[in-house]
Amino acid sequence: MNQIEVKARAKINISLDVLGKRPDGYHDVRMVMQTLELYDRLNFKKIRGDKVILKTNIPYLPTDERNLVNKIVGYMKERYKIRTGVFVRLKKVIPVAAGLAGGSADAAETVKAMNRLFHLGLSLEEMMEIGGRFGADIPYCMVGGTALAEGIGEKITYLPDFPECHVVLVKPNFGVSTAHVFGRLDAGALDCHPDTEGVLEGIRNRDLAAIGRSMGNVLETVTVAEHPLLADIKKTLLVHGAIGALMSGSGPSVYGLFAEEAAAQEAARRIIEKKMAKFVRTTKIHNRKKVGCQ
Ligand SMILES: C[C@](O)(CO)[C@H](O)COP(=O)(O)OP(=O)(O)OC[C@H]1O[C@@H](n2ccc(N)nc2=O)[C@H](O)[C@@H]1O
Ligand SMILES: Nc1ncnc2c1ncn2[C@@H]1O[C@H](COP(=O)(O)OP(=O)(O)OP(=O)(O)O)[C@@H](O)[C@H]1O
Repeated sequence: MNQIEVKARAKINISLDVLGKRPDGYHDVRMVMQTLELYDRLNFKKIRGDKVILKTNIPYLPTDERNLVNKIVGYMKERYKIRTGVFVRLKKVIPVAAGLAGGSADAAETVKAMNRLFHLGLSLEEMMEIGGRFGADIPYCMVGGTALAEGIGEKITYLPDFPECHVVLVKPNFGVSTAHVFGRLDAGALDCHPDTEGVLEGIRNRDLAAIGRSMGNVLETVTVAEHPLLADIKKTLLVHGAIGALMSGSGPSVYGLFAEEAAAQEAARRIIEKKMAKFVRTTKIHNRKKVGCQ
């Protein structure tokens, strides 16, 4: 096998709680994560020589070691003494710096692709350990589906599948730095907590309305305060029938959950009409494939 093509899926946070700051500057979190059907596409190819070459469709995205894909291929080549060159074509669809873990998803798939391409025989745990060195969201992205993420995000507990629904995803026309948002959170109150238990109960009961009532993201206290447009987008989604609407990660992406596709499309249409964002997509949640029914 000289070539592999993979999909790297976006995630949303259904619940995001920050429990406290750790001595290393990172934060202990408790998050309910969910993958979406929206994905980047990556193609890995063995090439002659010893170089790592990355090409992408986004002109402003770095393709050298600042890109997680390039960085991880380089790291794994060195760690496993791989003397073959690797060419990667990355087709980005997931918006960058959006709170959708686009870079983390690419990174997770890169670790898995290198494992397959070079027959490294790594276990999932070993790959999650490697991913975790490069970002807190990467271990989750390696398993995807519906999961609870704790620690700094690396302790993963699988959850039952999320109920079927439609998602309207809105990425306003600016990016947000995750480090900045966590930094601002420290200066404010850490005593505000979303109802993660309610979300977990809603997932167990496959009750979208209960999930909608309980979903929450403590990082909204920072990002929505800095960008009131996000509150307007959430309101528009809710007015047009969203069962729940929330910011994902540190933002600025906001999403709405809908039971009916027609309502989702109408809400998306309204947001485009109001020129609230250029990136507006209707998509669906994507549950983890069960072994034996790929
Ligand atoms: C906000 C979320 O996207 C929610 O899923 C994640 O917690 C962030 O995950 P990520 O982007 O993979 O984060 P990293 O690249 O590891 O860290 C970026 C920055 O976010 C802050 N950070 C991140 C995760 C965490 N548990 N505590 C933190 O304080 C740190 O300042 C860090 O320098
Ligand atoms: N493959 C990649 N795709 C996107 N961004 C990347 C990639 N590699 C490195 N980056 C850098 O990472 C930064 C964050 O991008 P990313 O799209 O992963 O953010 P995010 O969606 O907010 O992630 P998260 O939700 O995990 O915090 C960008 O500034 C970008 O330059």
